[in-house]
Amino acid sequence: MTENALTVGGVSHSFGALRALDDVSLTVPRGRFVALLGVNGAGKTTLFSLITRLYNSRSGHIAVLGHDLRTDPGPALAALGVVFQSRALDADLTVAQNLGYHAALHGMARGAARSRAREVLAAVGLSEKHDARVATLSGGQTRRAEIARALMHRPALLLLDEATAGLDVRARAEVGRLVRDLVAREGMGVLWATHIFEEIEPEDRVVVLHRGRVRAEASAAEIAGDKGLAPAFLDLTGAAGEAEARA
Ligand SMILES: Nc1ncnc2c1ncn2[C@@H]1O[C@H](COP(=O)(O)OP(=O)(O)OP(=O)(O)O)[C@@H](O)[C@H]1O
Repeated sequence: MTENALTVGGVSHSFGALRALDDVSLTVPRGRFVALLGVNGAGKTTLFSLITRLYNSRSGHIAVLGHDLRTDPGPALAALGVVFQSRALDADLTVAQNLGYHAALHGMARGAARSRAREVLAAVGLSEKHDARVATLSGGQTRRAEIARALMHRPALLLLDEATAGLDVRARAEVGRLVRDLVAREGMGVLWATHIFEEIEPEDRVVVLHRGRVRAEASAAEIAGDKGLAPAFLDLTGAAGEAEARA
């Protein structure tokens, strides 16, 4: 079986005259946390929309766990878990009901879904919120519930698009730590889109995306060199990046 949870090769995407992605290639190995680092408008969400097939990629190829999205979409999408920027849970239902609904969409049997729900809620530290209505959760708890939902069907690849948006510094650090623990425990590949340098650890693999192009793909420590990640990022992305960066 392939070692890569995700392979993106030569993918481009345009909105009219705007080239949002230009010949993008990257990989997310299984069991690795990969940060997709880019300022607003870099193309992160567009890339996620192609990987989840919200948009169709007309050039290049995308494979999840070796399954090509175009020719083998069923197994590719089944191996994918997603936490989008926008809220995905039904606030009027309980956490367990939300997880059960997601499991049903993925064809999981009810008994298996119930025990998996307890497992993933324990993994994200939300066991006591099993029967709580989502509307009663804090922002950080809601994010953790969304991550639990995305994990229900045991994805090999987890995509998180600015998963810490709207969270305070402490909750942000907690969510980051949680996802790294899950990588170690469940062995999935993670692609974590962010524009916040502080969310990146030296051992993380980092893909720097700017104006739709990959500017670097290496460990954070390698990219940072002696100068630190933020200055190295500004060198790679130029003055335009400096004006937009919101570290
Ligand atoms: N549906 C769309 N129609 C037209 N242009 C779009 C559309 N979606 C994105 N774009 C443009 O494509 C480029 C990439 O946008 P994208 O949302 O992928 O960036 P991003 O890195 O996710 O930014 P952010 O951090 O703000 O979410 C931007 O210039 C954006 O204005």
